[in-house]
Formats: sequence, C-alpha cells, structure tokens
Amino acid sequence: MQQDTDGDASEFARAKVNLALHITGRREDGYHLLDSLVVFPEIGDRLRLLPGAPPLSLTLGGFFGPQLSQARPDNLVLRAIEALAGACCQPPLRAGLLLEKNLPVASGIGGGSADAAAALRLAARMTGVDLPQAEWLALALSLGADVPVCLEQKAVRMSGIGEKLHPAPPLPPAGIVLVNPLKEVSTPAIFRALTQRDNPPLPALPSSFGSCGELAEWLKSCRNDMQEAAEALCPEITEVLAALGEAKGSLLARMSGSGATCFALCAPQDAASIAAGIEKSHPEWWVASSGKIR
Ligand SMILES: C[C@@](CO)(OP(=O)(O)O)[C@H](O)COP(=O)(O)OP(=O)(O)OC[C@H]1O[C@@H](n2ccc(N)nc2=O)[C@H](O)[C@@H]1O
Ligand SMILES: Nc1ncnc2c1ncn2[C@@H]1O[C@H](COP(=O)(O)OP(=O)(O)O)[C@@H](O)[C@H]1O
Repeated sequence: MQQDTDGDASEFARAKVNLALHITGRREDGYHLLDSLVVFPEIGDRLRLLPGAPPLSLTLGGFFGPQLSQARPDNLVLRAIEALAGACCQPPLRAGLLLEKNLPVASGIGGGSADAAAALRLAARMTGVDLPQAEWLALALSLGADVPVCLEQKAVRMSGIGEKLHPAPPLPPAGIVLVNPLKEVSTPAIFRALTQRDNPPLPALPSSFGSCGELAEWLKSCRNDMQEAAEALCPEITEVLAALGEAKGSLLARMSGSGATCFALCAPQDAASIAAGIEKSHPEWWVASSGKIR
C-alpha cells in the first residue's frame, strides 16, 4: 500500500471531496449506491506517533480535537488499528498516537474516514504487516463506506456503496476552497431524508480535462443528489453556496458528500484569495484552501 509520510512517523489524512455525487439506487440492506467523482486537496488531519504515550492511546489535538472525546475507543483511528491487527492475527501497533484534527467533524469531507485510512497506512508501515490489495480494501470497507477511497487519496470515480474505485481521467491544475458553516450534519439523517434514490449515473467522463474551466463545465452536467435534503435540514448550506458561487474566480460551487462542507473549484492561483474574501465576510465559518487537487 502506498504511504504518505513526509519522511517521518506521520501520515497526512486528506479531506475527501465529492466533486459530483449521484445517488443511483439502494441495496437491500439499506445502503445507497453512489456514482461519484472524488478528489483530495492538500487540506487534512495529521496522525503521528507520540513518543512516551502509553500504547495504544490516542491524544487529540488541532482545532477540532476537543469535539472528539479523548478516551473514546470508538474513534475510527483506534478501530482501524484494532481491525488491522485482527485481520493479520497479530497484536496491534504498540505506540501512542496523536491526531491533529484540523477537519470539521461530521462535515461531508470524510475526516473520520481519512483518519481511519491514515491509521491503516501508519500501522502497516510501523509493524511491517502487509495484505493483498483486495484485503486492504475489504478491511477499509468494514470501517466505513468512504474508507477505501481514502486509502490511496487519489482522484477516482467511486461507485457501489464506495468500494468500487476506478481511476479518474488525469486532472488539470485546479484549486479548491472548502467552507463549512460549523454545523454538524449526520450522514444517515441525510440519506434517510432523500426523496429520490434512483437518479441517473454520472455522464460519460472525457479521457482528460484540458483546464480547470473544462472540468468545471463537465461538473455542471453533474449533481450532488444529497444537496437538496441537506439544505432543507441545514439552511446555512444555502448561504455558504451563495458566498462560494459569488466569489470572484469561482468556477463552480457545490456541496461535498452529505454536507455541510461546500467547495468552490477555481484556478490554482485564485484559491487563496477566494478563501481570504470569505474568511473576511464570514469569520464564523471554517474556511480552507488548496492550490492543488489530486
Ligand atoms: C455520503 C458519503 C459520500 O462520499 O460521504 P460523507 O457525507 O460521509 O462524507 C459517504 O457515502 C458516506 O460514507 P461513510 O460516512 O463512510 O458511511 P458509513 O459510516 O459506512 O455509513 C454511515 C451510514 O450512512 C448510510 N450510508 C452510507 C454509505 C452509503 N453508500 N449508503 C448509505 O446509506 C448508512 O445509513 C450508514 O449506516
Ligand atoms: N477520527 C475521527 N474524526 C471524525 N469523526 C470521527 C472520528 N472517529 C469517529 N468519528 C465519528 O464519525 C462520525 C462521522 O465523522 P466524519 O468522518 O467527520 O463525517 P463526514 O464523513 O460526514 O465528514 C462523527 O460523528 C464522529 O463521531
């Protein structure tokens, strides 16, 4: 499995952004079938080893750390490490961990899933265990529908309930701005609130995108089928979308996942100025930008 290490004992857990998210059906067990173009910006949590901390403990830092309870064994980081140990029939990683939680919680950008995937990568690297690719994916899926896509953190077309991953066409240079009104949105609640679950899949993807403008034009023929239900439950999303859509340089504004985080796609050089403008007009929102997506 590919690591994302910056050469030290840490893993970067990038936010997952659904540039388009079509809900195309529902399985008998209630899980929804998706068709989604997923990308990863240079915005994320960081999971690192914490020397001197008792094994296997999790310390929470970062702006959003206090929102996740310190000692809770249900944190996806700890669940991922225990699950890997179970799958390999080995004792779990004997180390203390620090999660720098920079991404808002329950926000449609898969922060918990990204952390779980980062934990799998870090534990695999530290313990030397390895599994066939299909087993990594099955293990990831057992932790959450969004965890498989977060393992590789590369642009993909994701379908099934999240387990079918097909490489996306090469992406053009593009920037992205993420904005969250700091209202938690429950993923199951938005799935439950959907009124239509058999929408058409994504239109055919081109073999490549010549520019971020071309990518934005293609995305305009797509949707986020969870957006309407999320706006009804969390009206701040409509305000966020308006601010992102009106910003100079914004090529497309849309919600990611089940919300409430929304994004603007833009040219790489415009991301920081769009973010600065929104931060100024709405200091109460969480705003982050990246001049790169992958
Ligand atoms: C909607 C998406 C789109 O990428 O993103 P987020 O809003 O979470 O970021 C994901 O499918 C979310 O994946 P994830 O958050 O990992 O879901 P899970 O923990 O596996 O499931 C939480 C609950 O969501 C519902 N669920 C999830 C995935 C799916 N394909 N169909 C569903 O119906 C189920 O009710 C499930 O009990
Ligand atoms: N490391 C983690 N980071 C965020 N949420 C976590 C984590 N571990 C467990 N959770 C739980 O998972 C739920 C979904 O969180 P998150 O992945 O941030 O949502 P979303 O996929 O909508 O962005 C939260 O309500 C939280 O209680």
